[in-house]
Amino acid sequence: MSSQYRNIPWIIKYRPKTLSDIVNQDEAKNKVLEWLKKWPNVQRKALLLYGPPGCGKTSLVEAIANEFKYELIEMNASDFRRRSDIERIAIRASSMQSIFGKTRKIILLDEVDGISAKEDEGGIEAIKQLVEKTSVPVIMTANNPYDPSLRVLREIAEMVQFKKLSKSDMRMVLNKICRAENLRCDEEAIDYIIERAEGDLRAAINDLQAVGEGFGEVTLDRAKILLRPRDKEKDPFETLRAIFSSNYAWQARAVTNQTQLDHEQLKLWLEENIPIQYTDIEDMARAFDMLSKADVYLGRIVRTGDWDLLVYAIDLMTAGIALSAKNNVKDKYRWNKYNFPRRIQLMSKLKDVRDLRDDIAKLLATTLHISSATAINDVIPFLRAIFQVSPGYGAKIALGLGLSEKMIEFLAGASKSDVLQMYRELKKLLKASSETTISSQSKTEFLGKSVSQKDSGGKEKKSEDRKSKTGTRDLLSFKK
Ligand SMILES: Nc1ncnc2c1ncn2[C@@H]1O[C@H](COP(=O)(O)OP(=O)(O)OP(=O)(O)O)[C@@H](O)[C@H]1O
Repeated sequence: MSSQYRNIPWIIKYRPKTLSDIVNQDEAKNKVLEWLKKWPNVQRKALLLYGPPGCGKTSLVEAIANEFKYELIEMNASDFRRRSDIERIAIRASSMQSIFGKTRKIILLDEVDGISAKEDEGGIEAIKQLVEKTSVPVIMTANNPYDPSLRVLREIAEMVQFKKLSKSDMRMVLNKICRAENLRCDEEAIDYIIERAEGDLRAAINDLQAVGEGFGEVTLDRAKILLRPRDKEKDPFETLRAIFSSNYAWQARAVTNQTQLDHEQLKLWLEENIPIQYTDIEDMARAFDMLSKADVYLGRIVRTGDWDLLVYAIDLMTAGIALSAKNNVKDKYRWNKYNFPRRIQLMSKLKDVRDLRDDIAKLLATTLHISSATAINDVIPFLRAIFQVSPGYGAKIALGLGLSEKMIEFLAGASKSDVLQMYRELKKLLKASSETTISSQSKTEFLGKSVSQKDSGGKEKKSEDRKSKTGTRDLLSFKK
């Protein structure tokens, strides 16, 4: 071994340099290449590569950048938690001059599931804005893209799945490293390392280095001494599969020590997927019975704070459900495509809607000098009626109050495209106006003169027509 490479982690030393160094993942490779070739003429300006740890997501992007001469602007979750971090990346990406003399660039945001929507100030929202405005392809990676806090990113990106690497894929890479390092490797030791890594090639390479570097050989005995069994977390899909296919109560119960889901999330995932796994109606009823009993315990925990009850809830959700398949035992082992719980999706959507309503209420409260509660109970319902019945008035009110487009959509419901179209026209006209500052009165006159408004029946009519000549109407006057 050349001395300059001593102590370099092998995951760096043997990082794939070209696409042909990436084992497996052909489908993902083709999808990413295809998308890059078409960029910017793509449906979504970002990709979200997801899959288990150490299966080649980051390596693939790096290999493409290397092979096709892209400058890679690469950042890890810990580097882009705040809005300002993302803005810095955007500035670097948009500068014409590349520090490496390469003209094409890719932004790689690694491990986006490491950012928390709540704690990290505006990180996710800033990524969304970056993707909306980007002049450079944006690629993100995540292990668990179904984390509720990543919903926004799932919506703005095309999802590309990476598969867990098979044992033979991993053996191929480890044997190659053994040859390059001139190591004599026992096949049994390699098998032991692979088994322990559970598809994570990064972990397997690290273990190989720990057992082999400096010894000239990799033996099973040393592997067993140096490498203790590892606990790995299962994603929601693996968790469900492991619970449903358990033959013994202890086996199903043990899954909860290795899952990314907490007990509340597990309950929702099971609720959504029991009908997918169990086709026999009695088996399904038994499983739901177990889940509902678990739910009773979880409810009691919330009411009494008695966490000792959690073990019962967990036993019912795991062992209880695993052993519910009695009539059609084969169902337990059938491979199914599980669904993301609709209740989680709905809950996060409802929360977004509530937040938006509260933002509107705050804005109305300051503008109209009323309380937020009055805004919610007495003003917002009227605004909704106006926006929906008379999009023209709605657009003017929106402009007068300084509502955002999201707020307009919330108030206008089914008429949102009409209101938004008129709102944008008005905004453009206002901007084009030669006056640099428009008093609220002249702004009103201006709006009255220039709006082409649709009535509630959808017909075009010149809005606010002659009435505007008086120039006295207030923007917030709702009378027709
Ligand atoms: N498909 C693969 N082909 C070749 N090498 C791989 C592959 N997957 C992983 N590796 C090896 O494992 C190391 C880690 O891989 P990589 O960083 O690409 O994983 P990842 O999927 O991005 O993981 P994480 O989600 O934890 O970031 C790489 O340095 C590389 O040596």
